[in-house]
Amino acid sequence: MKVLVSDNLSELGVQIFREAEGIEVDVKVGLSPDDLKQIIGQYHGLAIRGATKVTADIIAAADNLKVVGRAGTGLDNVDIPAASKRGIVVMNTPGGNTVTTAEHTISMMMALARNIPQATSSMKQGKWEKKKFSGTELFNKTLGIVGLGKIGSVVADRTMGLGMRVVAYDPFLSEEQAKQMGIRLCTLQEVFKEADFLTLHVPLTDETRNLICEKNISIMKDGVRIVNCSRGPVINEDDLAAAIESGKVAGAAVDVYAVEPPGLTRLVSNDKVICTPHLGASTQEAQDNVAVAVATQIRDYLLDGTIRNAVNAPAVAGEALENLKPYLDLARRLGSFLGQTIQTGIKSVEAQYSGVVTDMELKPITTSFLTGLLTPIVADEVNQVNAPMVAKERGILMSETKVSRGEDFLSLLRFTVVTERREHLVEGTLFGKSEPRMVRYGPFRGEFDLSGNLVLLQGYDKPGVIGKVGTALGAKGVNISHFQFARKIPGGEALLFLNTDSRVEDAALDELRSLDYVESARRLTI
Ligand SMILES: NC(=O)C1=CN([C@@H]2O[C@H](COP(=O)(O)OP(=O)(O)OC[C@H]3O[C@@H](n4cnc5c(N)ncnc54)[C@H](O)[C@@H]3O)[C@@H](O)[C@H]2O)C=CC1
Ligand SMILES: O=C(O)CCC(=O)C(=O)O
Repeated sequence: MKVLVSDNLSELGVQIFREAEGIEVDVKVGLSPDDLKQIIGQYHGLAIRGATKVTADIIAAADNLKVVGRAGTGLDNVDIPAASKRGIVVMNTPGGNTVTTAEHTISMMMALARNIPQATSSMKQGKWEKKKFSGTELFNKTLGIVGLGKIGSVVADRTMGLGMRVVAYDPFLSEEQAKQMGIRLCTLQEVFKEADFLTLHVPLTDETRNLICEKNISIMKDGVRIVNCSRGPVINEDDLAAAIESGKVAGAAVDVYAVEPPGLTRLVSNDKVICTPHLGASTQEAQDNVAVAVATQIRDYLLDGTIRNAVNAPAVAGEALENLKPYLDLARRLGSFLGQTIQTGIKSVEAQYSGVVTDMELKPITTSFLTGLLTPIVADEVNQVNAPMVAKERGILMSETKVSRGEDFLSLLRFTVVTERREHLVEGTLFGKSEPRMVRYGPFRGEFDLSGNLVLLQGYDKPGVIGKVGTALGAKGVNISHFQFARKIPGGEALLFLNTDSRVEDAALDELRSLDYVESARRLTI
């Protein structure tokens, strides 16, 4: 597996790739989009920060790419829909730079309140301008926070310690969660009206783009001070510059810009605006945190398929993931079994779960079944990221239910796939903690081991058939490691399920098909 690190990543992260057996890493920082497009086809993993733009164009050229990992939070530099369509997992590292960015925000707010950058610059010109740079206290002032997520809530916590009154707007947060932080949730309008200082901690979305615009500024307090350490386009820079020039806004502290680097824009040039070059996450601690996290996540996904902090795949972490893994494996095997046996278009897939598995997150299990089911059917790679999308594109109706069934198994997974011709049903369970077994295929019940080379024979329960099958395979040098015989009624329809040590070649299959009472013989590999 080859990984490209295309932005400045702390050495601790690069080291994780270097030490991983099975991973080769290249560090190439500052590539132009054309250069990146030329080479991206060789790589399975891409580790970035904010500078690399992973556009649809780059993704179209990324023939082997499986994962893009952002050492940081914001993913507005990655075309996530384009990546998802190609089954590329997109991950970030939430939390790794939260405290650092919150501290930067507070530093910016304090520097803004006390004109520290302007005073520093004046002194370096040999001046002593005490009156000009007189400031304002934070104590007893109202801080309006838009976006009370990880960074917003650390800012809230620290600023309450400074004696500020905090009001916040976050439509995705419950009153209860805000109350636990000791914060009053308000409408956006109320936050704009009440804030002496306003700080933004939202992701860049259609709703947050241009949030700070002429219209919204007009309802703010005269003399409000605005801090932006989120994303540049959340502010309309010209509208803010105009509001500072008119005196409506007393000043702004800006870390992020509509275009980076911004050059000497109207906003950056304004004396009442203090600015930093997207330094919010730039501390040694934060960079080590996010680099180690992203490298570990990319390594684990490439080497054993573990998905953590993905924004376009069901994410399960820690202990929950460990418990879920055997079920993901079981579901994938059941899907793969059916995907190799059905031969007409699929109309619908129904997933039913019973027993202890229902306490777990079921969506990833259903997706894992789909991955197994669709892989033998569609040409492109299908995985946890794009399987639901591929199913939707093919018009497959999906349903997932929990049922209570008085079965003999601790957990039971039942998948029913309806095709144009008929219904296919499989059930599976775990023996012990992690041994996957199919326990039902259509009307046939048994203990079927879905691994390695398999042969599925359907026919009739007649004396001598098993012996003839063994003899025919033995004559071709094929060793049977395990077999299961299942029938509906004595002498009736029967299923012979064989695990073999080696692949059964076409000639041997033809011979099996020619035996009396054998109706069909199919080779599968799982
Ligand atoms: N300047 C820098 O170096 C850094 C900037 N950032 C930026 O800060 C942003 C926030 O980061 P985190 O707090 O870690 O993310 P987060 O996901 O924990 O928090 C974002 C919050 O915004 C809320 N939100 C979403 N849409 C909203 C809307 N329309 N109005 C109000 N609230 C809304 C969400 O509910 C969530 O609570 C990131 O998206 C990133 O763009 C993050 C790290 C460093
Ligand atoms: O990588 C950086 O320096 C910026 C971090 C950032 O903006 C983010 O994590 O969203």
